[in-house]
Amino acid sequence: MIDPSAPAVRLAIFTDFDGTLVELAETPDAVEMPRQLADQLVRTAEKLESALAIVTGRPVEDIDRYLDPIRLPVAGSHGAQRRRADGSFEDAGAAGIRIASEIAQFLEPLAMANPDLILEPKAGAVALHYRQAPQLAEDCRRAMEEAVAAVEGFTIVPGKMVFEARATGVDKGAAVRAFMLEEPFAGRIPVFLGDDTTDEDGFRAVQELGGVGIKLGEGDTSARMRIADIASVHALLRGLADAA
Ligand SMILES: O=P(O)(O)OC[C@H]1O[C@H](O[C@H]2O[C@H](CO)[C@@H](O)[C@H](O)[C@H]2O)[C@H](O)[C@@H](O)[C@@H]1O
Repeated sequence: MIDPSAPAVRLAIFTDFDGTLVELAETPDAVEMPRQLADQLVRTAEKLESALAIVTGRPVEDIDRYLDPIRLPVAGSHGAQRRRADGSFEDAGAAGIRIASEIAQFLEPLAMANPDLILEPKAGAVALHYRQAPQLAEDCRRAMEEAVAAVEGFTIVPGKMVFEARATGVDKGAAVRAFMLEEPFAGRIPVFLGDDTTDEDGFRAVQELGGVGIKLGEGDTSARMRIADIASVHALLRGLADAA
């Protein structure tokens, strides 16, 4: 029997951005952010006493641009940057920024020679997109491997029609763990929503902390739960706000 006097479960929500909150687009800049989604995120965050963070491969400034003027806690560049709930900011560090920029320089000739490739330098990470030139996937992988081999302490992360490089040990799981040590996340049950291989670190982290990972769509995953599509993610965010 449900005990109506039992304390409510207090959740902390961590969500990926591309492919989870918003539909994928042909290029990183072509993503559409519906106004009602931004409003819903604010409402859910308010109901959860601000325990809602975006954990993404994008730089923090991209998320701010899409959500403007809303400023949520965000882990960006796969966790290389982090804005806490109190607004304070941890950047990628001088070494991470320098090495990511060296990798981007190494990849530049390939991107220049193939205008359908998109080179996306970020603070502490680099992405080389081949969505518009899938036939160049292998060339991108090889170039990224060479670039990463030429520097110290960076790892390749394959994503959706993209190869990315980020500092070894910097990942979405580490970002979630850092948030969970701080207010307003500490002491809550963490939930991580994501669709991609880079979200697996987030799923594992929340599950080790007693929470649950929720994988959007098909594919192998360590997440204990699945959700069908982006519309269902939006419905879940609405439902969480209503229930809180
Ligand atoms: O961790 P996420 O929030 O899922 O971000 C992962 C990467 O997303 C972006 O690239 C992806 O989305 C683009 C727009 O839909 C798409 O064109 C591209 O093919 C996808 O790989 C972003 O550009 C990257 O920086 C993120 O790391």
